[in-house]
Amino acid sequence: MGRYDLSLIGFGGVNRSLAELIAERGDELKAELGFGLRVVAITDLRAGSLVQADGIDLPALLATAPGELDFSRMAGGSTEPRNQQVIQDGPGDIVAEATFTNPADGEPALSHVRWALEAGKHVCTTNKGPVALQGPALKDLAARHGVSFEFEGSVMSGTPILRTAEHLLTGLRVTGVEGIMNGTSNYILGRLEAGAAFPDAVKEAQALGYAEADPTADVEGFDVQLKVMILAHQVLGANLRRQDVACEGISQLTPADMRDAASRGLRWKLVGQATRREDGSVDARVAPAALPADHPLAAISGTTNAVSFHTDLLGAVTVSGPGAGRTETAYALLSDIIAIHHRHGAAEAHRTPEESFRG
Ligand SMILES: NC(=O)C1=CN([C@@H]2O[C@H](COP(=O)(O)OP(=O)(O)OC[C@H]3O[C@@H](n4cnc5c(N)ncnc54)[C@H](OP(=O)(O)O)[C@@H]3O)[C@@H](O)[C@H]2O)C=CC1
Ligand SMILES: N[C@@H](CC=O)C(=O)O
Repeated sequence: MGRYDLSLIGFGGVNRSLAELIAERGDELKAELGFGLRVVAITDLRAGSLVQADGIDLPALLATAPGELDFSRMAGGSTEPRNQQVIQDGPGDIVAEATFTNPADGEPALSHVRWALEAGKHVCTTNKGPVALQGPALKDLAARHGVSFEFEGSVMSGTPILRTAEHLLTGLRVTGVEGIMNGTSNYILGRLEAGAAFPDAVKEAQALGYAEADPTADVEGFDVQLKVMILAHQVLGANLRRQDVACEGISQLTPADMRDAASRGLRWKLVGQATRREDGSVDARVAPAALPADHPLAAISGTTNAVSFHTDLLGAVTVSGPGAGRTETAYALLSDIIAIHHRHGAAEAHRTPEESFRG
């Protein structure tokens, strides 16, 4: 029975939920998947760094409330988030990157991913910045170092939209993709429909763990812009820059707009889309749209997201599921680890607890 040792970079909602999942279901997962999971390093801006090559005692660590964690008080701990050192020289063989998404240049996550791949470590990430802005280059880097770069959670959280596109639409010509790709904005629109004030709805989404560290990215459409870039590359083979994706968010919409739309049988949704034009180029945009009740995306409510692939032989194929949430997104990381195992196999998992991966 093999095992993977994980380094968690950023210990906010998502990576903490991954640690909870491993602590609560580790044995069950081991029996089902055929390999164990151990967390050997964690870094976080506020908590610092913690490296324990024999495995961190997760139940003990998780007993401390998120805001009160201080790794410097623990064996193998320090006050600073020593990301580069932990990623490059630490004992982990898979790096789970879940720091904040930076839509401007992808940093510091982009460097975290590069350091890991260059050090011959697999990466799984829910961070949209590196994937949208440098995805093809990072995939090449991973291939050159014989490791995997997995990012299922970068679009639609734990809902397997990217693996559906990669594995289940083969043989079809996909001409475009459109969908509701941001849980926070869809949640806010629902709350506006119920009469809530915009700032209150944003605060609720933050408290529930759906919103970005800076929710401007959610409400102004930048988060969907990144997701459209990711899908356009995965599905249409297009390498779009942010400026190629016209972007308008939902911040101007009010409860009165919702009531007015409802009176006409419409619902406001934030829709992202990428469509191949006749000349082969791709038209991509993010904008609010008042959709008629019979539109496949009109009934998608709360943090549920949905993406429709437009295909030649099947018409529209629509996948819906959670688009945000700590646990849901932690599952995306687990699904990435499973994909790494399938690709690289038992040869890369520790064969016994005593045998070191790189030893
Ligand atoms: N939550 C969700 O529903 C989803 C999230 N994602 C993506 O997953 C990632 C993580 O999300 P989530 O856990 O919700 O976000 P959080 O803000 O809860 O967690 C991010 C953590 O990373 C820490 N951090 C920031 N910068 C650094 C750094 N340089 N070194 C070490 N740690 C750092 C933050 O510390 P501090 O708080 O002190 O800044 C925080 O603890 C984001 O990129 C997000 O876009 C993707 C899909 C869904
Ligand atoms: N803030 C994002 C999180 C997932 O990507 C969202 O609300 O969809």
